[in-house]
Amino acid sequence: MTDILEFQNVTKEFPGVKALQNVNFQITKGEVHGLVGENGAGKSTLMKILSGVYQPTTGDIYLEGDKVNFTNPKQAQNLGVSIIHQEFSLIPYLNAVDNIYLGREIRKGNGLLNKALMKERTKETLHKLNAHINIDTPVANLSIAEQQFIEIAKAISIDCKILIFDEPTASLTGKEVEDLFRLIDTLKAEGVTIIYISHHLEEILRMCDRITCLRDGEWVNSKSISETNKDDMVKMMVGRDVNNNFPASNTSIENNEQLLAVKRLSNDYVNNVQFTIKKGEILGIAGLVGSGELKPFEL
Ligand SMILES: Nc1ncnc2c1ncn2[C@@H]1O[C@H](COP(=O)(O)OP(=O)(O)OP(=O)(O)O)[C@@H](O)[C@H]1O
Repeated sequence: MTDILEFQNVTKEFPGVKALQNVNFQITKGEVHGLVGENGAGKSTLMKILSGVYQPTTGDIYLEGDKVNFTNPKQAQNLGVSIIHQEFSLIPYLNAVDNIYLGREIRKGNGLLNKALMKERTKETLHKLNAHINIDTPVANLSIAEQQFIEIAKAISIDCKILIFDEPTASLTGKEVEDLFRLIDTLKAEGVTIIYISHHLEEILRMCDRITCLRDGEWVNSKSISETNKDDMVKMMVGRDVNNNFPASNTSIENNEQLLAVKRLSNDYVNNVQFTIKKGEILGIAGLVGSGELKPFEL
């Protein structure tokens, strides 16, 4: 087992905020490494440093034993480190091929674009990922999951050694999540090292070989998945035992007074929305990105 990556005393300060403080840990070559921590723990900041979006205030990163200091994402990509952000970087009106080769187009000897070769290579990459996607249509016409696959295809077509996923399942349906997990297995089998950020601890337990927990910008622990479980991870994340993730609802509220009733509400975003809220209730509103879940409150 050799380490592909090492963080040494990585600290990142933003004006008034110490986002990371002396973070030290290693990532083993070929593993799926989960990064967990509460909101604001520093996970995204650390991954943005690794992928060249930010530079550390102090501290070092070693990639395959060599100290690296990425000053932009392109440098990181050229050395094999790519990140799939929650917000994709695809150009909506370009198709998969044009997106994947944007800024690094393949040209023929006469300088003209070698569209046929780029198309062929895109097909090969998507085939390797077992993704059946229409590569001729603008990506805006594709589902979120298909767009995510194109982001991944883009990353691995630049010879990716480390691929970082930041909350990859946030906008996916159950079936799409399964497709993504299969794809991650394929990437792992190809020897790609994966860093996986998620708040869904079931996903971490299912997909990861090892985990690292951050809390308030500091490293808490790194351990093998067989040495941890959900309660243990929550304890590391919050720094104490949490016996009640979801306390029983307050059944002592006898007054069932209805505070708000929304009936047959429609506008440009929502259609025939109905709900009521009683005094003392917590109302959960669920849905995929774009379901319009925030819109009723904007009215
Ligand atoms: N560009 C920035 N400017 C100032 N403060 C920032 C910036 N980016 C992050 N922070 C702060 O750094 C700390 C760590 O944030 P970060 O986004 O890395 O946490 P996280 O663990 O990824 O959280 P989440 O799970 O919510 O994404 C937070 O206090 C955050 O407010």
